[in-house]
Amino acid sequence: MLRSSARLLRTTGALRGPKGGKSFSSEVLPVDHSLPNPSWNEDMRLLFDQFMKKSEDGSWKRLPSYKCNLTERIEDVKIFFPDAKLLKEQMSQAQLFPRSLGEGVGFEYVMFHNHVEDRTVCIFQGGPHLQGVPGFLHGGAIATMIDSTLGMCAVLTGGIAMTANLNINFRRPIPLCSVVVINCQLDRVEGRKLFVSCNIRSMDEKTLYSEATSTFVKLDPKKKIDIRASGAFYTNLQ
Ligand SMILES: CCCCCC/C=C\CCCCCCCC(=O)SCCNC(=O)CCNC(=O)[C@H](O)C(C)(C)COP(=O)(O)OP(=O)(O)OC[C@H]1O[C@@H](n2cnc3c(N)ncnc32)[C@H](O)[C@@H]1OP(=O)(O)O
Repeated sequence: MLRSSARLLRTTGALRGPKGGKSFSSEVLPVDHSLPNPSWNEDMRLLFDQFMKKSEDGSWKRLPSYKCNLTERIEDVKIFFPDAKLLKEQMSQAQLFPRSLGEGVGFEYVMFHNHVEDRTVCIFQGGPHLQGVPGFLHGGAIATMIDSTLGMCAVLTGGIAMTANLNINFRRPIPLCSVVVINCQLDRVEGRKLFVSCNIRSMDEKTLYSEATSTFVKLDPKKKIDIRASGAFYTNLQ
């Protein structure tokens, strides 16, 4: 468990440079987007400081976050790809979707993970370019952050996995530019299936905005993802 978490911290860029393996000192440092920036409002900073305080005893860990593309994670996922070289070429422009919008206008967030409790918390400020109904966040933007936080929770506790199923109940609309807290936990593991759930609440915890449950399936190392096909597929190739 701890080993897979350490590996993911490495894959998310915490322990190695953007080309993998090289030390940060020999090249330009990648920007860690889960640290405060001028677009973060007072609420976001307050919650960030609270969780950083909770992290002092080591129970919670802030998860660094980069706009990295898949080539940076290649060491950890290449066993699933029959042609890792082709993957590297095709994915050279790839960026993590929630980090692909400009600072402050899209997804501003920071995640913290608790290895003992198998929980992940995301502090999320949804910017003006995520509008759906006027004044409120788009449901797809909410689903993106739910999937991302549940995904981190599943992967950090279980290893490389993908979302197989995601059920969301949108209970209240989330005001644009407000700060909400996504609380995720691993509920149970059955074979390769990781059952995770979460809720989204307001900062004061009084408003329940959304609830979700999801099944992640750990990838089967016997199956390979073939990106040569026009629609990539994942099957027994060997
Ligand atoms: C290459 C991955 C890199 C990951 C790097 C991670 C790094 C950082 C994490 C960041 C967080 C990101 C979060 C975002 C996550 C996503 O959005 S992923 C994108 C959306 N998901 C997909 O595109 C997945 C598409 N589906 C598949 O590829 C496959 O169906 C599968 C991989 C989900 C499962 O395929 P397979 O391994 O062949 O499983 P099976 O053998 O068929 O089944 C195994 C068990 O799982 C059960 N199951 C399968 N599908 C579902 C489902 N949809 N719902 C519920 N359960 C399902 C199936 O019944 C089997 O159960 P039993 O063992 O029989 O009990």
